[in-house]
Amino acid sequence: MIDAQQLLKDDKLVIGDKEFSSRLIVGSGKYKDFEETAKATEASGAEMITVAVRRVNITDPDKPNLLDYIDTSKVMILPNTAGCYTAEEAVLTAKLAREALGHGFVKLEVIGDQKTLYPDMVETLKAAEILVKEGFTVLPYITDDPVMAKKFEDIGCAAVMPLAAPIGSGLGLQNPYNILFIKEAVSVPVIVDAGIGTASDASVVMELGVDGVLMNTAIAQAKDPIKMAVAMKHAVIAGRLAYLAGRIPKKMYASASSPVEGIIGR
Ligand SMILES: CC(=O)[C@@H](O)[C@H](O)COP(=O)(O)O
Repeated sequence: MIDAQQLLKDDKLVIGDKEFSSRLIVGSGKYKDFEETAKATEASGAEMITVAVRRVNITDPDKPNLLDYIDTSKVMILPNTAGCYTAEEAVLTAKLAREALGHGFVKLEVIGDQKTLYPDMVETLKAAEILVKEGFTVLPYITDDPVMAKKFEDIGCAAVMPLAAPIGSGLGLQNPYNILFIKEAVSVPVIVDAGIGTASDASVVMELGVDGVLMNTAIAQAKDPIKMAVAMKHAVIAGRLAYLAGRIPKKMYASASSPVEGIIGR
C-alpha cells in the first residue's frame, strides 16, 4: 500500500542541526490543562512544541510543570519569548530558557502592538543579532515581508516565521503572494506562524511550498482539540504532498476528463 509515511520518508524539515519528520509545530497555550496539551500534541504528530517561558512553568518543580507531561525524547521544547516588548527582555528570556532546557533553539517573539500582536521588526532584528552572536539557533516571528525576511537570514537566523494572520485571529492566510516572495527570497526554512483557523488553512499554506506551519489557537480552542490536532496533522501532510506532487495549472475553460479521440462517428 502506498501511504503518506512512505512517500515522505526522506522529506525532512531541517532547522539548524536538527531534523524533523513532522512539518507541524504546535503551541502550548490556551488549553484546559497540561494533560490536554500533551494529548493534543501527541495527536498532532508534532515533534516540536513551543512554550512561552514567561507564561508556562518549565522551571519550578514545585508547581504543575509542562515538562512532566510532554515526552521530550519525542517532542522538542521550543522556548519562545512571547510577552517580550523589547530586544533586551527577549534576550534575557532566551538566556533563561537555554539554561533551563539545555539547548539554544529559540522562537524569538518581540511584540510591537497589543491590538494586532504584530512583531516589532526593529527590536526583533536587534535581539536576533545578539542571540545569533551568542550561539543561539534563532527562529524569529516576523511580518510577511520578504525584505525583512532576507535581513534575518543574512544575520544568521536558522529559519524565518512569517505570520499568516494575527495571532489567535484564525483568519487563515491573508497574503499568499508575500509568503511566496519570502520563500523565493531566503534559503533557510520558512515556517508560517500564527493565524491558522482550521485544517484547510494549514493545507493552503503548505501547498505554497513553505517548510512548515506553527499553530496554537486553532487546536487549543477548538471544541474538540484532539480531533482538531489529528485534522491538522493530516492537513499539513496533505498540503505537503500536494505541493510535491505539483498542482495542475488553473484554466479558464473546461477540458473533458475522457479523451475525445476514437469516439464513434468522429
Ligand atoms: C504559540 C505561538 O508561538 C504564537 O506565535 C501564536 O500563538 C501562534 O498563533 P496562533 O495561536 O494564531 O496559531
